[in-house]
Amino acid sequence: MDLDLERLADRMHVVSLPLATRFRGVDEREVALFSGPAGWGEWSPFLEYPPEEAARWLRAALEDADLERPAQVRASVPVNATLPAVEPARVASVLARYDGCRTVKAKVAERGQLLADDVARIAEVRALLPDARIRVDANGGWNVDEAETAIRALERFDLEYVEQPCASVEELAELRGRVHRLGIPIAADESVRRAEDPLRVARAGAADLLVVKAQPLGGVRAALAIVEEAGLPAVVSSALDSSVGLSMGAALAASLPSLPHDCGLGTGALLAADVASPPLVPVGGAVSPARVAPDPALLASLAARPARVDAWRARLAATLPHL
Ligand SMILES: O=C(O)CCC(=O)c1ccccc1C(=O)O
Ligand SMILES: [Mg+2]
Repeated sequence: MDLDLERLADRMHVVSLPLATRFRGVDEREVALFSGPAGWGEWSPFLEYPPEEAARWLRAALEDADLERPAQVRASVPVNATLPAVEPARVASVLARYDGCRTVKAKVAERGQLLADDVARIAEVRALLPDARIRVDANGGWNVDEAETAIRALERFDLEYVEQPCASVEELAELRGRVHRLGIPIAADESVRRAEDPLRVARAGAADLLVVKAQPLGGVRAALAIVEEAGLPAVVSSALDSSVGLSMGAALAASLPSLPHDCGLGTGALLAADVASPPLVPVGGAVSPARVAPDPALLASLAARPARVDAWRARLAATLPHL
C-alpha cells in the first residue's frame, strides 16, 4: 500500500453530495474517493471523527482501491429502506425512493423528538406496508429505562430487531435481559464500529446480531474476520456513502457465508446526486456487489469547493500517521 502523502493526495477526489432528505443533521455529504490499481475506494468518515478513528476508514478505502475483492458467494444483496426521523406525513414519499424493498429501518430516538413521534412514524410505516419487516435504529439515544419503555410501545408493530438502543455495551446487556421475554432481538452498531474492541459486545452477550460497516472496520477483509470471530449473524450497512462506498459494503455482504437479513445498503436513494451513472440504488429491493466507477463528468460537477478539498488534504495528512 502506497502511503506517501503527496501521491495519495493526487489520487484523491473530494465530492459534496446533496441529500434528498436531511439525515444525521446534514443536507450534504462530503466523501473522498481514491482511484487505484484494482478500482475505486471511498474514504468518508464523518467530519467530527478524529484521525485515529478516520485511519481505519482510510485503510478500508485504500485496500478497496489497491486490492482485488475477496471471493463472493452471492451476486445480489437484498437491502432495506432507511427512513430518517421524518414526520409521518413524509414517510410515504421517502419510502417511495426505495424500489422493491421489503424491509424498512426507521430512525428513532432523534434528539428533540418524543417517543410519541417515533410511535407515529412506525405506525405510518406499518399502515403503508403491512407485510414489511420493520427494524428501528436509536443510535444509542435511549437509557435502559427509556429503551424498555420504547420497545414496549413499539412492540405492537412487530419489530424485526432494535439497533443500538443504548450507547454502552453494559446497557445493551442489561436491556437485552429485560426484553428477552418479548422476543425482540438487539443489534449492535456503534458498539462494533466505534469500539476499541469490536468483539467485546459479542463476548459480553450484549447483542443478538451485529451491524457491520466495511469502512469503519478497516475494510472488507477485516470485517469478514470480525463477523467470523463474533459468531453472530451480521447485517452489513453503510454510513451514507456514495455509490463507491456502498459498493464496498455490497462486496462485504456478498462475501459473507451467511446473510440472514436485508442489508442497510440502500441509502444511495437518499442522495439527490451521486458520482456513478447509474448510481448504486436498490432495484427490486437489492443492490449489486460489482465494482462501481465514478463518472468523470459527475466527479467534476460534484467536486467540493477548493477550501473543502484543502480541509480533506489536511485531514489526510493528520490521519496517515495513525494508519
Ligand atoms: O443501516 C442503514 O439502513 C443505513 C445506514 C444508517 O442507518 C446510518 C447512516 C449513517 C450513519 C449511521 C447509520 C447507522 O446505522 O447508525
Ligand atoms: Mg445504526
